[in-house]
Order: sequence, then structure tokens, then C-alpha cells
Amino acid sequence: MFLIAAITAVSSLSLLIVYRLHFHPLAKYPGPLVGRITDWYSVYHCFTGDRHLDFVHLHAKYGHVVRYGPNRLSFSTTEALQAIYGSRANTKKSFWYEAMLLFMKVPSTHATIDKSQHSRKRRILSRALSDRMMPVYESGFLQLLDEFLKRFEPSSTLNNPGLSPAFDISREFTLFNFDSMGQFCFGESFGSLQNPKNAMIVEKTHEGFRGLNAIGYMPGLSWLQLDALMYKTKRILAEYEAYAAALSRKCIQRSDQSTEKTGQSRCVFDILYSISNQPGADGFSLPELQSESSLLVTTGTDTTAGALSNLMFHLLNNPETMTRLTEEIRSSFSDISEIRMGATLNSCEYLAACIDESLRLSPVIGGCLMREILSGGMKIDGDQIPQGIDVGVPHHVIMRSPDYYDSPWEYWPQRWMSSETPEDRIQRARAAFCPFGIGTTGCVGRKWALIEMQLTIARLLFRFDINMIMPETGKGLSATERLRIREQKELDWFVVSTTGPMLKFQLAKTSKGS
Ligand code: HEM
Repeated sequence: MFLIAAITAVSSLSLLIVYRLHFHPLAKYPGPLVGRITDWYSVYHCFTGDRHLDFVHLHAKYGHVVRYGPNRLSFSTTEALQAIYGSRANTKKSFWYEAMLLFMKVPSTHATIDKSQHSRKRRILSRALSDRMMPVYESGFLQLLDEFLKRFEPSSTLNNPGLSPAFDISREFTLFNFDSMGQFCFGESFGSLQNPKNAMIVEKTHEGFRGLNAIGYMPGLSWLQLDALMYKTKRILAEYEAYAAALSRKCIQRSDQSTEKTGQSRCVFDILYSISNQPGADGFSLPELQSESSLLVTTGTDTTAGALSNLMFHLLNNPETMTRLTEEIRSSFSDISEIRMGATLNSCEYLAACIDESLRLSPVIGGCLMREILSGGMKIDGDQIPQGIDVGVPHHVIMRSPDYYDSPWEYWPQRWMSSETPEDRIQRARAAFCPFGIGTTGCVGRKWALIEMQLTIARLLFRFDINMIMPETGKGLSATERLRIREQKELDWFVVSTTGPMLKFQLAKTSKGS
């Protein structure tokens, strides 16, 4: 009996392998042998945390299109980027996003696959995240930012006057961004800079999210109870949900009272709550509102924190860039309190270029944002791809492609500036630039993320001269070689996590801020 079962299993498996390699509709596409046969290939790279680097390797080896899973294709051109994610693409978010529902009672906008439901939620959320609403969030953010900067003041070091102790800036930015997202979403900081235990939700969920990422590639894993791995995450998220629910109740109370008095909102929750209270408005239900606001915190924390620490890494490894940027900021403002949203900050052209260049060279979104092709199939890069196939363009591949960027591994902000680069080169680079995604599923928090980055870096460089502690492994190497070493960081699920650089701060001689 056992022998018959074993023979049947081996024969079925062999037939499946032969089918996937030779008769499957994607059989003609190149890719790693294991990947063409099974999604275990992706699961392995999710757990090793090098999914983003493996895509770079695969495209270097196989070219513009790679079959990395039995039903999955990865592309690397701007045409594919538009075809797959553009606003008229015949695609929807793939099953991968459903894995997030293991953690959520009510799916957030990000986890909603159904296109009409997604566009309804996104329309509502966009009202709180529109350009017009940005000033609502600014003063709360600046208050937190000033407290954050105080941590780096050197006065506390008796042995080394003038120089602060060393800080791991990735960790600092994570705590700060978590607190500032608390302020942004619920009008109240989470206080993790004072008590890092409060940031447990961000720090401890990474392990579970890795499991979640793998389940997204291979749903069968959840039947194997592999999600036991995620038990801790589920427990922590449940605690966080309860905490967020308490914050929501506070917001509702405050909103009901303040609406009567001043009608002023101060956070995303307030705005979305007031929309949902308007008669006849298609707003969020209360459970949707709670889910949306609390999940916005997790979506906006790691991403912005990673982007800021990558930017510091590039600035400190390229001293001429750091000098030019510092000069731009210190000559544009005469006091730190002047650094606010508005015309002067927007006129800091080099700051904007430094941010874009860092988002290009070190994207924080790892892997490939998968989209499933809908009924009727679609043409990508001239090939007709059938319905049901998962397709995507990995950020690490397209934004480092020599097809779109000269010296793609170099951190060179001038490539974005019309005063220093011909317009056609800038346009070619822009067409492949997608750190926030593109189209109707691109980042709805993009505007706020950029404001946070501009304000944080401008105030930091206005106030401090910054020194990097060079690790032994980096000594004597070029900036690009150091970047390659830093690249060995890990992909948690959606976001590539970072550590360091380790920094010491010195008050700038010109600093007039307090
Ligand atoms: C530098 C920082 C950030 C980067 C690079 C980034 C990048 C992205 C990307 C690539 C997506 C598309 C994801 C996908 O298709 O699965 C996305 C979606 C999203 N982001 Fe961001 N993000 C950042 C910061 C933020 C912030 C601060 C917020 C909140 C204020 C936010 C809220 C969202 C939301 C809600 C979505 C889902 C949009 C949808 O499905 O329609 N992000 N982000």
C-alpha cells in the first residue's frame, strides 16, 4: 500500500515537473531551475532575507524577463512598469496581499485586493493625506522632531566634551518615526523615544512578517501551521490593536468635544472621523477607521525610517555631497525654527535631489510588488501573458538599471537637477523612478513621507555637524563597495531593514536653533 502511494506521489511530482518545465504557458521564459518548478524558491529567499538582492542577480543573469516561480514573471523595463502598475493596467493586487489578512480583522486599503473596494477606501483615505491637509500635521511633527534632535546634543558626555555618544541612526529613526506616526494618525506620540519598549510592535513583528511574506508566495504553508512562527506577532498585534482602539476612543471623544468648540482636526483619525460623520458621505465605518489608522502607523514607520537612514548613509559616505547639502540648508535659513514647510524649503533643490537619489539607489521596498493578470491577459514588453500569472518589477532592479541610469551604483544627486543634467537624461531616469510605486496602488502617504524627510534632514544638518564611525569592514573601501556591504541587510517582508550607520553629533558652530 505504502509502495503504491509512494510510486503515485513520485510519478505525479515528476509529471508536474515535466509540465512546468516544458508545457506550462510560461515554459519559454528563462529563470532558475528550482524557481521554474516550485515556489519553494521564493520561500527560501524570503526566509534568508535576500529576496531583493536575488532579483538583481536573476536579472543580471537572465535578462529583462525572469520566471522565478512556476506562475510568476519579473520584468525590468519602464514599459513593463507602466503596463503592470499604470492606472489602466489589467491587473489587481496578487494573492500575496491576502496573507496580511491573517493579521487583520478588517483589511486596510493596502491589503484590499478587490479593485472597487480598494478604490473606495483609497478615495476616503486620500482626503486625509492630500496636499491640502499637510499643514494640519506639521506643528505636532515639528514639536516631536525638536525633542528628537535634543537627544543628540553633546552636553551629556563629560569625557568627550563637544561630541555626543554614538547612536545607531537606523534605530533612532525607527523609534522617532513610530512616535511621529502615532502623532500623525492619532494625535499623540507613542512615547517610544522615552521608552523603547513601546516600539515593540515595530521591532518584534519582523520575524512574523517574514513568515507572512513566505505565505504570500506559497499559501499552502499556512496549512503546515508554519504560521505558528507568527504566533508572537499575532499576540503583539492584538495588544497593539487594543491600544489603537483605546486611542481611537480618545480621538472620538476629543473630536466630538472640539468639533463643537473649534472644529479643528489634528490627526488622520480626526479627519477621517469627521468625513464619516458627514450626512450622506461615503466614509469609513468605525472598525474600518480603526483598522486604517492603526495600520497606517506600521506602513509609514519602517519605510520612512529606512529611507532616512539610507540617506544618512549616502551623505556620510559622499562627503562632498554632504558639504554641498549642508551649505544649501545653512544658507537658506537663518534659524532652525524657520525650517518649515513652504517656499524656502521647496527651493532647496539639492535637498530634494539628495532624497530622490537615495530613494533610487537604496529602495526600501524589497522583492517585487506582485500583481495578478486579470481576465483576457495582457501584453508586457511585447509578449502576451495569460490571465492568472503574477507579474511585477522589482525596485532594486529597475532603479539600478544601466538602461536608465548612468553609473547606476553611484550616489549622484545631480542626475536629478536640470542645471547639471540634460533634460532627456532626467526624463529617462524619471520614467524608471518608482520608490513609492506608481498608479492607483502607489503610496498614498508619499507627500507626507517626503515632507517628513525634508524637515528631518534639514533641521538635523542645520543643527549638527555629523561624524560617522567607520566600521572595520568599511575602511579603505569606496562608497559603492561600502554600499554593497550594507546591502547584506535583510528583507523582512515588504521593507528592507537596515542598521547603522553609527553617528556622533557636534553642535554646528553656526547653529542658532535651541
Ligand atoms: C519613504 C517612505 C515610503 C515609501 C518608500 C513608501 C512606498 C510605498 C510603496 C512602494 C507602496 C505600494 C505598495 C504596494 O503596492 O504593495 C506604498 C503603499 C502605501 N503607503 Fe507608502 N511609502 C512610504 C511612506 C509612507 C507613509 C509615511 C505612509 C502614511 C502616511 C504610507 C502609506 C501607504 C499606504 C496606506 C499604502 C497603500 C496604498 C494603496 O494600497 O492604495 N507610506 N508605499
